[in-house]
Amino acid sequence: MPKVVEHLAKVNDKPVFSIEIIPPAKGGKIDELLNDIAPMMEIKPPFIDVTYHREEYISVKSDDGTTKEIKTRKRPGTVGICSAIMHKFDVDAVPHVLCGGFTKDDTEDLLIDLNYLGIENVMALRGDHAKPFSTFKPKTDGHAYAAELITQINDMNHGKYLHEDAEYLSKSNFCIGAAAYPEKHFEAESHEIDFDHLRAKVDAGAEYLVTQMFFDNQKYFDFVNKCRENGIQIPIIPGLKILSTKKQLDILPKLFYLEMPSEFDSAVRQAKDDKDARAIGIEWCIAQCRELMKFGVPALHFYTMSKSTTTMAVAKEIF
Ligand SMILES: NC(=O)C1=CN([C@@H]2O[C@H](COP(=O)(O)OP(=O)(O)OC[C@H]3O[C@@H](n4cnc5c(N)ncnc54)[C@H](O)[C@@H]3O)[C@@H](O)[C@H]2O)C=CC1
Ligand SMILES: Nc1nc(=O)c2c([nH]1)NC[C@@H]1CN(c3ccc(C(=O)N[C@@H](CCC(=O)O)C(=O)O)cc3)CN21
Repeated sequence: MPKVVEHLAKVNDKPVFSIEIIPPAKGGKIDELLNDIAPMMEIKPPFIDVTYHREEYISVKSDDGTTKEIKTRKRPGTVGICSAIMHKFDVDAVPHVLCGGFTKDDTEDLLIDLNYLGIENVMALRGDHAKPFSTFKPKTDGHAYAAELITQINDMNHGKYLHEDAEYLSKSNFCIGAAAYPEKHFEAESHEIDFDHLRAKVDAGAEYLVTQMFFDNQKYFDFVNKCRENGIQIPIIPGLKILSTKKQLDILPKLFYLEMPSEFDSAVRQAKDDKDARAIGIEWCIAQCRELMKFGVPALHFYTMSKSTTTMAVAKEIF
């Protein structure tokens, strides 16, 4: 299976179209998911990221009226979905591998499964905090940061497992992606400190980066220039979200700690309804893509939430 970096290396005049999908809510049908994303296959994404959703802790009422805490995973199925899209669409699946909710042994088991499935691309992420908590907490004997996770994956690529280290152990062959923040990760005390942690991920073996979504291209341009000036030369893929409702104007900055450009903010606020807001969001993203292409980005990566319509409205204008 080709590596993401091999797809990116082949880019000459037009960037790669890549997408990120989320598993259906628990109990959802695989055929519905495949039908939902099928229209985007027209643009032939060479790889598709499949997010991993960590466990959450909720209280449920028992019959006797008492409540108890249960652990549940609202969107399970990442590995199965990877296998399904590989076979259905002949596309490379890039599963997200998280620190959150995993011990190092859990991670090793997952990597072995992915390896046996012939999956050779992973996106190594710390992951968000588990609901209802407000801060990220690693599992006991789990990784606290993505750089540690990347080291474990890179070790397995060199035949080094957690408890065994012998010649006969097969080497995995994962191409490792990692996350990056043009507008700084909200927990980092400063851009400089965040940048040091980013460098640690690259030094640990990350071969390409995917950015947090942004709506102001200048944030991305400044970030890439800073990376190049500081010796980070690996591909940096811009992550794009197409705004599709008025409420997202306030939710997205709050959720992902990003700034909405004032011109975009006022245009969406004046939209008469979500349909209008969506049209503005599509136009804004098309303009972003055109400017990013001129800058020479290797790919345009869309956070689709497994919905095709808005992504296709942009992709048809761009690819
Ligand atoms: N494509 C995607 O799905 C993307 C997902 N994300 C999300 O962003 C969040 C963070 O993910 P990652 O960047 O992988 O996490 P990370 O572990 O690289 O960084 C998380 C935070 O911890 C800090 N940090 C890193 N190493 C540290 C250390 N050794 N000591 C102290 N602080 C350290 C970083 O500066 C950052 O503020 C996750 O929730 C992830 O899901 C972000 C961008 C893209
Ligand atoms: N910290 C963080 N966690 C993530 O899971 C994550 C990132 N960053 N950045 C990259 C992608 C983008 N992700 C997402 C997740 C949700 C929406 C989203 O639009 N959700 C709702 C709006 C918010 C809400 O109502 O909860 C939607 O309208 O679909 C978009 C991108 C997931 N990924």
